[in-house]
Amino acid sequence: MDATGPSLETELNAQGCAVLPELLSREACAEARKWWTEESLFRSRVDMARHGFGQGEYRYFAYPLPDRVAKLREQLYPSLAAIANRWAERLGQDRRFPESHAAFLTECHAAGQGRPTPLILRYQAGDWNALHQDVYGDHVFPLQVAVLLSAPGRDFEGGEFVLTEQRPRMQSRAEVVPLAHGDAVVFPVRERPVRGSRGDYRVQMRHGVSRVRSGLRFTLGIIFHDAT
Ligand SMILES: O=C(O)CCC(=O)C(=O)O
Ligand SMILES: [Fe+2]
Repeated sequence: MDATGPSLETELNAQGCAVLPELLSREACAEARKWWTEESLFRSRVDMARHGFGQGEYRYFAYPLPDRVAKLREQLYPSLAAIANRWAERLGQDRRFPESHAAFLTECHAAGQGRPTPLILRYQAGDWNALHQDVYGDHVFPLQVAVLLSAPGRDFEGGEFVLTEQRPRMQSRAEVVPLAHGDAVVFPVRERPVRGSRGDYRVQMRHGVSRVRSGLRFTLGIIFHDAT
């Protein structure tokens, strides 16, 4: 968990994202992939094509979350909250995020956002994830994490994690984030500050996954705000 220490903010690249190498071991990834078929772990399933979200399926965990997921959410949160608070300050927002994830969840739940958002996504050959933002209510924690549970080149081909950035009055820019088995990507949910000649301005971010050309690709998504 060292990669999430105080240096994380300096590791965010020009697109506001960072890779946490091998956040989960091979064994932990294998265990997480097996969750997919344990129906009692999930509160809902989404057929992405039916909603125009791309093609593939994802499943939101129910509370109580599997221990590993709950711990990841709790342990990743504090260093991300420090970044989130600096971003809010730079964007001139009054919002400040508490130090612990439990305290942030209390705020979400009091505002009617009580449904858990961590999820597992599964992509088969031909599947993809349209560019989107994971916003589920007024309370939005500005950073999220996705862990690649499958091995690129062995379990699947294609299926690259893509981030796009929309600067005011400019065309969108895309970045592909290369991930190895067990790596996690930390990325902005909706917007982030960028330094310009006249101070900070706001850029809109979206993320998605390019078409999986063959095989099977699983990801674990850790979103820190809960849903209405
Ligand atoms: O499958 C991926 O890499 C992206 C998953 C995603 O959209 C998310 O975790 O919010
Ligand atoms: Fe997402």
